[in-house]
Amino acid sequence: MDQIPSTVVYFLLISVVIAGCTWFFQYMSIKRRHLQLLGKITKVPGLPIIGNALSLFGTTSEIFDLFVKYFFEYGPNFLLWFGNIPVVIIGKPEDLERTMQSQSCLSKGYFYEFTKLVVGEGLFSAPVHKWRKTRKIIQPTFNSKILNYFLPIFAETSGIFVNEILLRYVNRKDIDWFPLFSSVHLDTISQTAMGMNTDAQRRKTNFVDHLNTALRITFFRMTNVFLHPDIIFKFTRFSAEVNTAVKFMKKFTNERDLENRPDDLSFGDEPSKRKVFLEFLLELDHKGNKFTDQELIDEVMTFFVGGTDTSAVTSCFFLSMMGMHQDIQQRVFEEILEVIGPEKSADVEDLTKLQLLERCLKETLRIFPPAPFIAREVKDKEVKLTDYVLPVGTVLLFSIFYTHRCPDYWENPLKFDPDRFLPEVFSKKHPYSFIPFSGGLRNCVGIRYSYMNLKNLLSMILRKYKVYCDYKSIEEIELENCIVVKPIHGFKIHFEERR
Ligand code: HEM
Repeated sequence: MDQIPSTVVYFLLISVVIAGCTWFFQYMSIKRRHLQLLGKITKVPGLPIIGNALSLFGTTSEIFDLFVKYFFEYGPNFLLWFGNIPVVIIGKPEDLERTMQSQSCLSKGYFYEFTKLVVGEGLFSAPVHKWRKTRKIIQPTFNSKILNYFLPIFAETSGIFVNEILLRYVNRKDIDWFPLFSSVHLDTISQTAMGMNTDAQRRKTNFVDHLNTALRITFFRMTNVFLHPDIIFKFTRFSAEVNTAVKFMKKFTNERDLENRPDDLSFGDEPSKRKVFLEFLLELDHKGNKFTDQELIDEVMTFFVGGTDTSAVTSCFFLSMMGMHQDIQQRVFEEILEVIGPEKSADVEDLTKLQLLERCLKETLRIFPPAPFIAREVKDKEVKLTDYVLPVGTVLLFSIFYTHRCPDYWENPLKFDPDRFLPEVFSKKHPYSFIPFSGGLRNCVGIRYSYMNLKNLLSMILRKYKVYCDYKSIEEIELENCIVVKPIHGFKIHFEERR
């Protein structure tokens, strides 16, 4: 074999050295810029190299408590280091608005990679280029015309809950209500998303248990740096558990419906012709926006995961607040009787008129936001906040929980006071001081769906039952975060039938 001429070897060597130096100087200049910009933010003390990663090692309730402690010690905004990843926690409404509205902060970033095991690349975890396309298609399917079609489904699934499930357990104090509420919301979502009658309330399906396992492990992995590399995670028992849970859930959202894509779907105006999200998506598909089967499964899984537990904890916290504040419960009950009456199903207009109930729901979502922290990553361009600039590559953690409970933004924050949401009072607040559904460009698509569904279910419950809560104050309710926030010792509510 001919020898390679030495000039070529020198040339290659010099090229490698130049490329290496260029990379190193670029890296150092980014690092310098990072340190220069992030140096202005209050920093939680940590260890060299690993930063604050170790202090986040613990149970879900320990991590939650630690975060809450940090917020009140270092907030509203502060900096943590996860190894060499800078994480800026944002709780100031003005800065939440700037970041949530910024085109540079649309990426969910590093931590959401772990959720892809559960929801694939559905809207929730999709990379920005895919998200833009999908959101444009999905957003219109949550319009009021389509939501009005769903009202009979809301009434049907809520009816089963009120007339069968609650009746079965009335006066019982030993019931864990959370899975029962998850089941009613699972039934509602599976019917509105896929037209599939899961009948989870009557038949025990394991979907709710698997969903909770998947969420618990995903959150644990997010906060545990040692479990981040796939190569380590795969060899833990968590990997096997989460895989079993996801396999079950995917089977549940089975290809059955997707395989039978109808040839012709047209928007019918008759309310009697029920349609479901999947049909609306398939219809768009027919209009040239192609979804693959996998993409459709991911979107439907996203609705299940995004809508079931969030709605279940909101229902339970709302009823806890009603149980704790009997005088307010009485006023809400009177409003329901006046607007809907004792028997009939609510129509859209009725639901709009339930103003006190809606304010109580908002006050519940303020004190107990189901998603207490959500994350983003600064991409492409630096972002200017009120007091400093965030460099590209910074991970952002929006602390909805802290903002909702901070006395700087909400006077006497642990007092349940629905009048905070009277239009004349709320209009004086910064709009980003109340963001249970996130805010800005990448907020929750299910806001109107949720208010409609929850108002319907909760009005049907309170019309027939009086609810009590064994917690005497909000301070008494210790919380943990498993992606959604829950009380460590359960919801201590019980019901009595109204005569
Ligand atoms: C009380 C009920 C609910 C609450 C509090 C809630 C809250 C949220 C929050 C905070 C986010 C942002 C998550 C993040 O950025 O990491 C979100 C996103 C999302 N939610 Fe909800 N949600 C609720 C119900 C629902 C329902 C019923 C559905 C569907 C039927 C739904 C579908 C979604 C989807 C698809 C996203 C991702 C949006 C995107 O990235 O464009 N949510 N939700």
